[in-house]
Amino acid sequence: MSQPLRLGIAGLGTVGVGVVKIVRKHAALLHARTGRDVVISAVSARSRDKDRGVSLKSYAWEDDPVALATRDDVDVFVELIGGEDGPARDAVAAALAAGKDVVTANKAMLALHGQELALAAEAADRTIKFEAAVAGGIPVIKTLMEALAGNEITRVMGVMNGSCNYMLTRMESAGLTYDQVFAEADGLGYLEADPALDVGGIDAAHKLAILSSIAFGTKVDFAGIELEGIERVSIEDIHAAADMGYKIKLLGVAQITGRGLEQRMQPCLVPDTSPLGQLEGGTNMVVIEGDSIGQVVLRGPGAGEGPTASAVMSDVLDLARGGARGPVFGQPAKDLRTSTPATSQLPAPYYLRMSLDDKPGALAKIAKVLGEAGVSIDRMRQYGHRETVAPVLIVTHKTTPAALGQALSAMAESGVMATSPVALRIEEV
Ligand SMILES: NC(=O)C1=CN([C@@H]2O[C@H](COP(=O)(O)OP(=O)(O)OC[C@H]3O[C@@H](n4cnc5c(N)ncnc54)[C@H](OP(=O)(O)O)[C@@H]3O)[C@@H](O)[C@H]2O)C=CC1
Ligand SMILES: N[C@@H](CCO)C(=O)O
Repeated sequence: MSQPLRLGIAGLGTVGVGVVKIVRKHAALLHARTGRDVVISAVSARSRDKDRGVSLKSYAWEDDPVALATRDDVDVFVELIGGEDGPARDAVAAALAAGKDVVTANKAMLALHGQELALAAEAADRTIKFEAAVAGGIPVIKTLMEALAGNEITRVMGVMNGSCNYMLTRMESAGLTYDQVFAEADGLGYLEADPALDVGGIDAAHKLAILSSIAFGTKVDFAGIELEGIERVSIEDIHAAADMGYKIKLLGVAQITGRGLEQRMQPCLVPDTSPLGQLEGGTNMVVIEGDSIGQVVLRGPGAGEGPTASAVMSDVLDLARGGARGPVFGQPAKDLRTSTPATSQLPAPYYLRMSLDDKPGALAKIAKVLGEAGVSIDRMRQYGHRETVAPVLIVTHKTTPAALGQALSAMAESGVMATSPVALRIEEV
């Protein structure tokens, strides 16, 4: 009879407790699917006495996750503490050095230290598996690494932070301001302890950096991401974008261009009829494009106890079945290329919202400024005047960020702008 696969779980919060519950509830199913028992030997968290709603009595307890990671009765170290450094990283490094495989949901750690940890894992002939780290319950890592392995990946994009998508869709459906929705999301416990991780786009950018590495065979390069959060998205822009047939999403896009690896995480407009445009609430969506497959759209829960634990268990089961100890990012870490970061110079259409002084020739001046910068207008709408100000929306034809920047600078000098214009990229999806 096969030996059981013995887990050591560090971190018993939302995800850790979810994993314990699945191991307990589905013991027979897990055995049937892997041919061996999957058991928990030991656990670790900060507070031993906390009621976590699940019995932990039958597991050994370690205060120190490093001690847990190196126990003789642990085959797989499951890291569910979080944080890019500190106990999570120390314990993962210790587990690998002690010859254990690692399963983690920690996107921050992988985005910042993935290359170094992958090298350590592969030198020790072990692996790190991380299905839960990107888009929670959506099986995007396995899809990229396994199901689409025969494709040259041309673009990966998606909405990968549920809290931001909740906030943006809630602003639109309830007509609330950014500040009102932020307070609501915070009150509901939807935001990370440091909300900047969510609204600043950092959490989503961690996920994009991991996907890029797998998709393009490059070292994880979080620093190379052009990053902007949702803080400056206003209810006025949400309404105006809707009027022009778009939704605003915190969209991550990664693609190889002639200038290098372009990675962006920023608020973008997408057509409201597209799958990304129709994504509501806290749900995530990842779109993968490959030369043979065309486009694949994955949609599902990006967070929460059950969905995230489900993804962690898929990695545990791979290890229980054996033979799943491939390179961490799909290619040996020593062979991953160092990418040249490319800023988004590829032409794209843009949305411009501006308030013009309501005087003769104001609109003509703006049209002239755009024309002189080589920016062509696709659609335009002027709304009823508000006192002495005329609200104007413009959708441009494809233009480069450089040409748009030139036009925006000239607008600032035009003497007809009542307020600074808002410019947002429109992503073709
Ligand atoms: N929550 C989610 O929906 C998702 C989470 N993730 C990732 O999963 C990981 C875990 O997230 P989540 O469960 O939400 O986090 P929680 O904050 O709910 O839980 C963290 C756990 O780590 C424990 N912990 C903290 N510091 C230490 C330490 N020094 N030693 C031992 N244990 C420690 C805490 O102990 P105590 O309980 O005693 O305080 C707690 O049990 C993170 O990397 C997160 O980014 C990924 C996708 C979705
Ligand atoms: N704060 C994250 C949790 C899952 O990574 C989100 O809202 O998507």
